[in-house]
Amino acid sequence: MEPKSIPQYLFRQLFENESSTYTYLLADLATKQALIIDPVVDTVERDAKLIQQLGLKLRYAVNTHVHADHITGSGELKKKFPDCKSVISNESGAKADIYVKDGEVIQIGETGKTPVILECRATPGHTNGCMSFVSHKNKSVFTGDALLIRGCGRTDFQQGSSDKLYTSIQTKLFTLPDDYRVYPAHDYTGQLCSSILEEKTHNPRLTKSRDEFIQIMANLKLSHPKQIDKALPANLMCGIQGDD
Ligand SMILES: N[C@@H](CCC(=O)N[C@@H](CSS)C(=O)NCC(=O)O)C(=O)O
Ligand SMILES: [Fe+2]
Repeated sequence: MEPKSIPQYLFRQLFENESSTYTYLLADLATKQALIIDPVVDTVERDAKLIQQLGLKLRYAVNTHVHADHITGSGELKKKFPDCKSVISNESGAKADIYVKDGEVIQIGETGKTPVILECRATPGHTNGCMSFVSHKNKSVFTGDALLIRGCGRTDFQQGSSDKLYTSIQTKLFTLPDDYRVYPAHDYTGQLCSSILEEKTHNPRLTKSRDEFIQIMANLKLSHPKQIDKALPANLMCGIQGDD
């Protein structure tokens, strides 16, 4: 009989309805160390309860960028889990405990015992400080608002640049292996994940030339996110608002 394999890794995709945001909880089950990507303040109670029920030790609250459409849950999670450090790109302009640069790694679990490792890949364009996080072991990439399923992040505010975004996606994401799963920060159509091959083949914006992409992005005509006026200042302070 085959020996039973003990699960080493926990992965949960969580959803926040108001801003259609995905939050991701990852944990190394040997040490119970966990990290959360793009938590939302409105769903902190739910996420904290799950982390506590599973007996996880939250080490990092990671933001892919300064979000414009919701307030990050990082600040509230830090209050509930005092060992938790907030993490964001050094280019973001936001306050955090740890700043990461392109090429650095975030690790939970013990070195030498198959820890969970995220490689940081700078993917500017939606904002200057957008960072994607690659888990090579799990063949996954968390793309924030750089690459969405059959779409991409808008580039009309927060120092957005369609030219930079095109370069980021082509050179930092589409160079990953075809079978890597793509987990974005949002989806507005009910889809959960994609793959690098699917997006290289079917993304209606990224299958175009750079010039065509720039034209498409200049003509999206999207209204501003409903929560932008409160989200931006709060997120620059790690989600902690004025009176906290
Ligand atoms: N209606 C939503 C905001 C929708 C939106 O602008 N989404 C952003 C990502 S959040 S900064 C985006 O980049 N969308 C790209 C697209 O093509 O839809 C709200 O009011 O919150
Ligand atoms: Fe965004």
